[in-house]
Amino acid sequence: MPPRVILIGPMGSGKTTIGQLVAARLDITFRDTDHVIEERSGRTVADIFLEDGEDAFRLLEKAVLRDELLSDETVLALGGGAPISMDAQSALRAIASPVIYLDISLATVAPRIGFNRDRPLLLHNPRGQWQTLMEARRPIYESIADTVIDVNTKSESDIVSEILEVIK
Ligand SMILES: Nc1ncnc2c1ncn2[C@@H]1O[C@H](COP(=O)(O)OP(=O)(O)O)[C@@H](O)[C@H]1O
Ligand SMILES: O=C(O)C1=C[C@@H](OP(=O)(O)O)[C@@H](O)[C@H](O)C1
Ligand SMILES: [Mg+2]
Repeated sequence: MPPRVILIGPMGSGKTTIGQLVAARLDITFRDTDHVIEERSGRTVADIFLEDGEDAFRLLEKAVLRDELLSDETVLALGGGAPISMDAQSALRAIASPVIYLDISLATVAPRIGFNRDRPLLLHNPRGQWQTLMEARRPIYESIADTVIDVNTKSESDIVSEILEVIK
């Protein structure tokens, strides 16, 4: 059996935060590809990028995603880049779990993604980098998602309620 729900979207859209709240409401396990990568490797995402580079991180992420898509009754939050590879896109289109895209504008996300050691892709010129990634990835997020939730101007609890409504 696959995850109960899968959250995708760009860095700072709230996948990790909202996913934890949804899992608590459903009283099921929360999983996050970044957390699993950190548990397995014993290193932070930032350290993996710094020491081994992005390609090495993506290999770990691919293996973690493959395993987590087999997990039963979890709320699964993906890192922003996890759905982008062709393999990930195919797997996420094929899976029975609802895939929800948390859509957010640069204006809303900007205060969340300032200089931030935890997001190595946004270390320099965070807003410019975020926008460049989003332009490339938005069509992929849209093409994978079963549901798009515009999270701009919404509180965490509003977004949680919308997700619970979508998956009930
Ligand atoms: N609806 C919201 N309103 C205000 N702040 C939020 C909301 N959702 C998430 N945040 C904040 O935005 C930041 C990024 O959230 P996070 O869950 O780490 O995003 P992601 O996992 O998508 O990168 C966190 O500081 C979180 O508290
Ligand atoms: O968008 C990306 O490529 C990334 C997103 C991050 O996760 P969040 O989207 O949870 O911030 C994390 O996986 C890594 O820094 C790379
Ligand atoms: Mg996250």
